[in-house]
Formats: sequence, structure tokens, C-alpha cells
Amino acid sequence: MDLVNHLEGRLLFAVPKSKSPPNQGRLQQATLDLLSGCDVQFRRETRLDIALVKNLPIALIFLPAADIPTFVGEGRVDLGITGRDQVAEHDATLPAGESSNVEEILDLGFGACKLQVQVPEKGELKEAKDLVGRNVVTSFTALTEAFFRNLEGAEAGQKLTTKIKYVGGSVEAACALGVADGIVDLVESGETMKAAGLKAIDTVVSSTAVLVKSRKANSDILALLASRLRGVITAQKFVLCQYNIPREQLSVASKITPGKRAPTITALEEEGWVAVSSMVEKKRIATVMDELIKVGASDILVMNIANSRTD
Ligand SMILES: Nc1ncnc2c1ncn2[C@@H]1O[C@H](COP(=O)(O)OP(=O)(O)OP(=O)(O)O)[C@@H](O)[C@H]1O
Ligand SMILES: O=P(O)(O)OC[C@H]1O[C@H](OP(=O)(O)OP(=O)(O)O)[C@H](O)[C@@H]1O
Repeated sequence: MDLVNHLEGRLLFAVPKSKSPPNQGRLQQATLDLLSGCDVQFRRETRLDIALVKNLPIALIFLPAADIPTFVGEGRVDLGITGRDQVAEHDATLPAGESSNVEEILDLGFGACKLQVQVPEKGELKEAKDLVGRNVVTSFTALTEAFFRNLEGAEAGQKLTTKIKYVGGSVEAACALGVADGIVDLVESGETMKAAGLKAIDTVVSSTAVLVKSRKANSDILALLASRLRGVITAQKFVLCQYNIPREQLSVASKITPGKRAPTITALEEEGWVAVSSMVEKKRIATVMDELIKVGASDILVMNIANSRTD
């Protein structure tokens, strides 16, 4: 089947694909899990970068994470998932005064990392401004140039004294090989940086995976898909907390669990008691339970949310 001829009338959705098999594309699996949570059904033929969604008028286009902002920005695809670092790098390449056509509509929470300025651990360089006028190697040349332009106080168009060179990978080797005095590279666990004898001295961008749309793209199917994705992400971030509490303590407990809009309150058969049900951010739940106990709550139950729709 010639898939390209079947794209007409479909929302084009760019999802990150793996370029190099050993790394398997850091954003790919979490993205596929997210699509499955939204009941986006498709089968990708081996080596094909286009997959038609069976149950919705959507076509998935598998592209390298770094290229997705370009395709979205030019309106060639309507929607995409990539790292915020990639969007920032794309935006930094735009001519001064030109605004980006890549609009972030949802933080997806996974793929967290930081683009950091790194120098040899044992050396005289202590802060980013010590690298001004020296050699810096990176895969993110536009962001690095903007960062040092700011440090140098250089006007747009004025030549930088810091020399920024592009490499496509293994950036951390540049210092050891004498190509660079410092690098600007992604740090997730910090293992690569540590193994290369480097330390971070500044952060250019903090990143997570984001859902982006082309500024002019708007359709019912785009709104539906964004709403489904938001529902799955919200469900992953929140738990449902239920507890019983004396009615006179309700106002203080409601401040601890205000919910997304407001907590649900149900009267109990027992005089003077109510049951409360409220969504709570997963990362806060232990503290919230401690606080609820202190104000007299009992029978506290916490449940995972399989899916949600709150917009
Ligand atoms: N440790 C990490 N190293 C690189 N990117 C990371 C890391 N952790 C999270 N990310 C995010 O993943 C994005 C890269 O995605 P992905 O790995 O799919 O791209 P790729 O480099 O094209 O794939 P591959 O690594 O298979 O070549 C980065 O831009 C960043 O947002
Ligand atoms: O902080 P960590 O968890 O160690 O991850 C960070 C490393 O991962 C990425 O490299 P990648 O593995 O994609 O290889 P590359 O250097 O060839 O791009 C990135 O460029 C860092 O080198």
C-alpha cells in the first residue's frame, strides 16, 4: 500500500524514532506507551516511517527527535512529541525577531534531562564565564551560542570570542582529546559526565518530553487527541485519595486536599462524619496523608487512576 497517498484528511502526528539501535531512542518507548493509553491503534511495518492509525483519522510519522521541531514549525506535521531541549535549539536558530511556530501544549513528564555546561573536574575553570574566549564543543550549537552571547554581552550579529564547534555525538570525549576546554551536553543520571572526568558548572536548559503543535494547526481531531493525552498524563501524575473526617474538621482537611477543582464530599451514616474524595499529586501523597492524620482523618485510602479527563 502506498501510505503517502492515504495521508489526505488525516492529522499528521510526529513521534520520535530511534536513530541508533543501541540507545533505542530515549523518548520512543514512553511515547508508544502513551499512545496505547490513548487507544491510538496502529501497526508499523518494518522500516516504514509512516503508520496509519486504524481507529482515528491520524497518521503517525516516525522522525528523529531533533528534526521534529522543524517539521512542526514549518507546518508539515500538525502535532509532535520531542524534548523541550530540541524545541529550544530549533527556536534559537530563528532569525532575531522571528517568533516560533512550535507551540508547547503539554508537558509529558518523561525524558527528564538537563543541557549543561561541563568542564574537567580537575582544572582551573570554575564557572561558565571562565570559558569565554575558549573552545566549546556541543551538539546544541544555537543554544550554546545564545548562552555565550548572553555571557559575553555581545549584540546580535557581533562575532563571539568563544569558539563553538559542532559534534554529532560522544561530546564528552572532546575535552579528553584536547578539542575543547568545555562542552555543553545533556545530563540525565550524570554517569557519562562522571566517567569522562567532567563536572557541570551551569545549566542552559532543563528538559522533559513535550507535546507541541504547529501554531496554525487546529482541528477537532487535534483537540480530541490533546485531551486524551492530557487525560493519560494527569492519571499518571495523580492518585485518588479517600478518607473519613469529622464534619467540623472538613474545612481544614479540604485545604490539605483541595482536589483539581474541589473535593467531593459525601455524608456518612455516622452522625457528624463525612467522606472526602480528592485527586492528589502522586509525589505529595505521603506528606498529604501525614497531614490528614494530624487533623483527625481516618480510613485513608489511596488509589491509582487508570485514565482521566479533567479539561
Ligand atoms: N541521557 C539522555 N541523553 C540524551 N537525550 C536524553 C537523555 N535523557 C533524556 N533525553 C531526551 O531525549 C531526547 C533524544 O531523544 P532520542 O534518544 O529519541 O533521540 P535520538 O538521539 O534521535 O535517538 P538515538 O539516541 O536512538 O539516536 C533529547 O533531546 C532529550 O530531550
Ligand atoms: O547522564 P547520563 O545518564 O549518563 O546521559 C547523558 C549522556 O547520554 C547522551 O549520550 P548518548 O548515550 O545518546 O550517546 P552520544 O554521546 O553518542 O549522543 C548524552 O549526550 C550524554 O552523553
